[in-house]
This record gives sequence, C-alpha cells and structure tokens, in this order.
Amino acid sequence: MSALEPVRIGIVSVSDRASAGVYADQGLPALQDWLRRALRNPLQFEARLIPDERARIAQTLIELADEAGCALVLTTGGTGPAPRDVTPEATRDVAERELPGFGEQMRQIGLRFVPTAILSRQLAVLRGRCLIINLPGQPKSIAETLEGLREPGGRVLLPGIFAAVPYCIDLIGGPYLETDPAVCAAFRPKSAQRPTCPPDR
Ligand SMILES: Nc1ncnc2c1ncn2[C@@H]1O[C@H](COP(=O)(O)OP(=O)(O)OP(=O)(O)O)[C@@H](O)[C@H]1O
Ligand SMILES: Nc1nc2c(c(=O)[nH]1)N[C@H]1C(S)=C(S)[C@@H](COP(=O)(O)O)O[C@H]1N2
Repeated sequence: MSALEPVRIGIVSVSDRASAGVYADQGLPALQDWLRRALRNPLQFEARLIPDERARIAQTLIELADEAGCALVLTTGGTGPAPRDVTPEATRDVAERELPGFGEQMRQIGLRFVPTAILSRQLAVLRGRCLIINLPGQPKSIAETLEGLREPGGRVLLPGIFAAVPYCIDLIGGPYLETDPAVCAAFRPKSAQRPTCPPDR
C-alpha cells in the first residue's frame, strides 16, 4: 500500500470584471471547494485571477504547467462567443495535444442545465505532464461540469468529466489521484488500480 501523493493543481479564473475588482471572484473559491471535496490526496493550489487577454492566459498556463509543475490546471471563464472570450484560443496556443472528448462531454452535461451550454467552446489539452481543462465562467457551472448530474436520490444520471481525470493523469505520468466516490467516482481499468492508504492514517 502506498500513501497518497501530494498533488499540485493550477486554478485560473479568467474574468475582466473580477480581476479588476468590479465584482468578487467566485471562480477560484468554487474550484478549490469542489476539488477539496472530491480529492483525497493532499492538495497544493496555484491560484491565478487574470483578465481575458490571450497572451496573459497562455503565459499563465505555461508557467503553471512548466515551472510550477502542476499535474492539472482548471480554468474558468472566457469560453463563450463574445469578442473578449479567448480562453480556448490561449489554451490551444500552449497545447501539445488535444483531448476532444472532454469538450464533447462538457457540453453534453451543460445542456442538461442550460440551453446556452452549446455556446461554450471549452476544451481540454495536454502540455507535457499537465492536463489543462477549460470550464465556463458561471461559478455554478464548475461543480455541474466536474460532477455531472444526479437524480435526487444521488444516483448518477450523467457522469461529470472529472471521472476520467485521474486515469488521464496516470497515463501522462502524473501522481495517482484518488477521489471520494460520494462526490465523483473516478473510473480506471482494473489493471490501473492501486491500493492506497486511507488519508486519515
Ligand atoms: N470569476 C467570476 N466570479 C463571479 N462571477 C462570475 C465570474 N466569471 C463570470 N461570472 C458570472 O458569470 C457570468 C457569465 O460569465 P462570463 O465569463 O461570460 O463573464 P463575462 O460576461 O465575460 O464577464 P467577465 O469576464 O468580466 O467576468 C458573468 O456575467 C458573471 O455574472
Ligand atoms: N454547466 C454549465 N455550462 C454552461 C453554463 C452553465 O451555467 N452551466 N453557462 C453557459 C453559458 S450561458 C455560456 S455563454 C457559455 C460560455 O461561458 P463563459 O464565456 O463564461 O466561459 O458557457 C455555457 N456553459
């Protein structure tokens, strides 16, 4: 049995108004809250609040992936069709490979909550040993997208995208992530499952 490894996660809120102080940023707290509930590993966050500027977003993603050593970076905001929504372009600027399945599933989930989910151009990419995923800016969309949809009794109707994140990070050589199945049941093939020590020991 191995102890759960610490994981460094980049969280990036892309918002002109929140970064200028027009309103309080709710993106970073929502990301942190959800990740703390979902993951059992010790977590270290690298948090950034930045405006909707393509070069600034790209530079932040490079810094988090290459210098800070984040295994995962989640962005929120700037995925829509408005002229200043450029997060997907900045993400593609730094991408080595794209994982189109994430965007497909994220829009499917979003459509169960709002018809305008079709407007989000959100995507996921790989850069070295880092998985970068774009989430929409609406703070409630963060938990919706990561966790998916349940019926009132708790049964999962549509799995959130986070179910596939731990195995993806295994495959790119990152730390072994363990989730709380009550929040998000991660899927791994049996051959990839490892026994780990419970976190409270
Ligand atoms: N970081 C944030 N904190 C709090 N609320 C946000 C944040 N980002 C977005 N929202 C809310 O979600 C709505 C849709 O998000 P969207 O990313 O389209 O914002 P926007 O209209 O481009 O403005 P901005 O970039 O200035 O946040 C916003 O109008 C705002 O009400
Ligand atoms: N799950 C979910 N997805 C969602 C939403 C939402 O509320 N929940 N909002 C949508 C809306 S209204 C827009 S315009 C697009 C793009 O949002 P962004 O520009 O804030 O990233 O995300 C969409 N995706």
